Formats: sequence, C-alpha cells, structure tokens
Amino acid sequence: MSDFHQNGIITDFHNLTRRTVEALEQELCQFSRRRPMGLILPSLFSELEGPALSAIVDELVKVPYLNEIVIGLDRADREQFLYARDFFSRLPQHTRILWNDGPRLRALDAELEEHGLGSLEPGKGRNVWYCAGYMLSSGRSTVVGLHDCDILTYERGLLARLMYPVAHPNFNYSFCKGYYPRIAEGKLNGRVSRLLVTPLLRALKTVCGPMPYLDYLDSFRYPLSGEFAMRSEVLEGIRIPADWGLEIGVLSELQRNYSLRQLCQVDIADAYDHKHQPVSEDDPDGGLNRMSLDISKALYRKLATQGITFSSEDFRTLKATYYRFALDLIEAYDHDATMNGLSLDRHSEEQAVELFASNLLEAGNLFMDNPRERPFIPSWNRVQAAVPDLLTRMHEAVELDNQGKV
Ligand SMILES: O=C(O)[C@H](O)COP(=O)(O)O
Repeated sequence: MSDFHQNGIITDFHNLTRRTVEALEQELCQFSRRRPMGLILPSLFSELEGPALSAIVDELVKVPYLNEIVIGLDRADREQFLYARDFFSRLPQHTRILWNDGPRLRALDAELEEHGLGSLEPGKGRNVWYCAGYMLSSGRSTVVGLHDCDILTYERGLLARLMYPVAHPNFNYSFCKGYYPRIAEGKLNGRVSRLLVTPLLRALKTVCGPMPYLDYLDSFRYPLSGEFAMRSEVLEGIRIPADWGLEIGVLSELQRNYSLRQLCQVDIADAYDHKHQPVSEDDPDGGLNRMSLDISKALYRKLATQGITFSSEDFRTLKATYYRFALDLIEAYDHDATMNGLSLDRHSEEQAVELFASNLLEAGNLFMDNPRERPFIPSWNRVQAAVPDLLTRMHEAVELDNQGKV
C-alpha cells in the first residue's frame, strides 16, 4: 500500500484504495467517448515465443475501452510476420502490425535515409517511433499508451491505471509515466534504475550544482520504466533517442515542451517482473554494460543543452561522487529488502556499481571525443515537413501488409 506523498514537482497518482479493474474500466469506457484510446506494443519476434506476450494478449482481449492496438514487430521474416498476424488475430480491437523488416516499410525507411532522416539503428526507439507515425496517420486515438512486451506479471489493471490520468476528460495531463517495484522470486531487481540512474542524478546535482532538470528527473520513482501514456500530439513533437537513452530522452523532451503541471506518474503494479538482461561486463555492446553507457551519454548530452560544460576532471569527480552515493544506496536497499523478507546480493550489486562507475568515465570520453554524435530520431513534425505524404503512404503500406499481401 503506498503513501500519499506528493513530491511537489510532478503529480503522483497512488494506489490508496485498490479499486477493482472493473471499476476503473467502467470509467475508462466513458472517457473513451471523449478521448479515444490506443496502445503501442513494441515487440521483437522472439517475444512471441517467450513466456510473457501470450499472457499479455490474453489480458488485452478483455480490455473494453481500447480503440486500437498497434504492434511494432522487429526481427521477423515473412513467415514470422504471417505467424504474428495469426498470433494477434484474437484481439477484438482494431489491430495492426507494423512489419518493420518487410519490403514496404524498409523501402520507406530507405527513402527517409535519402532525406538525411533515417539510417537509424534498429531497436526499441526506432520501433516505437514508427508505431507513433502509424498512430498519427490512423487518427483513431487521442490518448496513446505504451508498454513493454516482456512483462511477466502483466494484469490489465496495469494498463487501466496507466491510461486513467491522461484519459480523464477533466484532467489536463499530457504525459503519464508508470512506476512499480521490480521485485521477483524474493529479490530486488531494477539494477540500472537503482544502482546507476538514482545515484548518478544525485551525483550530478553535487557536481553541476542544483538544476531544475535534475530535480525533475529525480522526481520520477521509476525513471527507466517502459510504461507511459500520452496525448497523441506529444508523439508529433518529440525527438526520441534510438538507443537505451530512450526513457531519459523522452522525459527530457517532455520537460522542455510542457509545463510540469501537465506531467504525472502513476503506481501501476504491486510487483513487476520482466526478462532480465545479463550485466555483460566483458561486452560494452551488450546487456546492462551497454545500457549504462547509453544512459550516461544521454544525460551528458542533455546537460550540455542546458549550458553545462564538462572536462575530464569533471568526469573523474563525477565518478568518485557517484561511487560514494551508490554504495550508500546499496546499504539502504539491503536494509529495506531485509525488512521485507527479500534478499539482495551485495557482492554482485557492488560489482555492477564498479562497472557503472568506470562506464561514467568511458561515456565521458565518448562524449568529449564525439560531442556531435546524435542518436536522436527526428520528430514526426520534421518528417512531415520534409516528406509530406510519407505518413499516408506508410498507412497504405501497413494496410497492405496486414491484408496478407506480402
Ligand atoms: O530497469 C532497470 O534497472 C533495468 O531494465 C534492469 O532491470 P533488472 O535488474 O530488473 O533486469
């Protein structure tokens, strides 16, 4: 049961009374008449074969207020796309699959590249971006939700709670981020969020001095969660990073483009579990190793846009400050876990912190060597200015693919 604390920066929606999903859905059905709702599911083909997605679809079948579901399907060949059509066909909502690797969408991607707007690395960021474009072209939803496809603890109440603050016709929120504790099998998870992002934000406040931007990011209880809901116009204006900086990038764009009174977060689950990536100490291109590099670079780039300059000495100071904050937090997490009858492997937590600390320096070097590196995908506003009919053609391409003309 959560408390009712408000952090004074963004509004926090708690779960104080455990309302039933049916009660929430009844209201959402009414809201949907004024604010039609859609859902984006960024998925890898491999997730169709994993343990989570089939159960997620079983829950979505029962959701009565959604107008459309758009699935972005990555890493699928023709047979796999056809299998996916079958897999999602039991959804009663208006459902479309974006076959990102199919010839039609590939051709549009190549066209964007010719305009200097493409050449994006495949990944969740790019997948979400294309789904957003499709949603804009379909015009069916004014409120759009998004969640990962590897959630093992999925219940449709999670979606209802995520959509509610943005869907309520009398509320003026443009964006809502979900939060939850990542706990499973008696363990505290969420390693990058707990051991990198939180202590890094606090260290940056010490090294760079107080900044509203850092307080804002730190006010999110789970800044890396992949679950959010927004008004559809948000999709047109934001520039999303294509790499693991996606979540930090989205939050940063929201702070730039909206008043804080239009942003909120919501408690969406008592416990959340998903597919865990390895730390990958020896592979800077994989697992949490890569994630921590991308996130650190995303933060440095954003701070640079706020007028902060960094030198090598600053990165060394940041590393030392971060390390101290992170060790103190491990102690707090450990004690909290103990009282809750959970466990925490302090040795592997400290090993992860050592890796993240050295990645802060590495990310600093990469940032200084190549400050112009921009993993950002252009906003849809810009794409529409450059290629005005692209969204219409993308809509047609998706329709043909979904009719099975492949
Ligand atoms: O949210 C996070 O911190 C990362 O996605 C890692 O999560 P995990 O430790 O639960 O795998």
